[in-house]
Amino acid sequence: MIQLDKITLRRRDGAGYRHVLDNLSWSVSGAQQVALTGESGSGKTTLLNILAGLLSPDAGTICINEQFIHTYNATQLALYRRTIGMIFQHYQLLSPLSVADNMAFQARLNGRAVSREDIALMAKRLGLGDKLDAFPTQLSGGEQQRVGIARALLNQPRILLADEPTGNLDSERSQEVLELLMALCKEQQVNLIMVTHSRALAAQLPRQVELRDGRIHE
Ligand SMILES: Nc1ncnc2c1ncn2[C@@H]1O[C@H](COP(=O)(O)OP(=O)(O)OP(=O)(O)O)[C@@H](O)[C@H]1O
Repeated sequence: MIQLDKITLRRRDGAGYRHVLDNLSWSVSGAQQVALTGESGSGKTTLLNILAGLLSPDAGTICINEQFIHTYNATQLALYRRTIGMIFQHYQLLSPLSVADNMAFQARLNGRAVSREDIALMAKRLGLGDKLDAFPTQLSGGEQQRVGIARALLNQPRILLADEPTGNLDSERSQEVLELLMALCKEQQVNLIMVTHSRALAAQLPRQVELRDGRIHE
């Protein structure tokens, strides 16, 4: 469950300040899948960063799965971040590591044991069963993004924040990636918040919201 109450965040804009998020309140129930849309610069990435505990708002309260993260110190935030998965437009895979090691990277960083079987099972589910020993540069964009999904999900997050996860892919690959992402999040009861510029993709998620004038509009 995500509960944001009266979140305000200002950014410097020329000589003054601009409210990127302006008294924003929003709630998302557990395991819901939500598409977050909005014009360029409307604050979508900013909002994801706040949910990820990477950015503190100027005002407002943030309650995520019963944790009031706006009250957390740096150590508590670091622990909180381990429960969050993130997927990016530019996959951010580590090129010297194999696909298998990239997949396990986040979970291992967080001290979670990931067996070869866990990795193989996830790879198979994502159609990457024969790519485990390959390196990121040997993969297509869609395959690299699927490795990014595996990396996030093997860490068993409660919430998955996806920032334009299909932004680099053609429409066929985008559709494939979205279907896998939604199916896996449903199976694992993961809360999915996905930023997208594509109306066609957004329409496939059970809930769509728009960030406009610093607030969420249903
Ligand atoms: N580090 C920063 N310092 C100052 N202003 C920033 C910073 N990061 C973002 N901004 C500003 O905050 C606003 C919101 O940016 P954000 O990246 O959240 O928008 P967005 O909706 O994700 O945009 P896009 O769809 O283009 O990715 C923009 O006006 C941006 O210029």
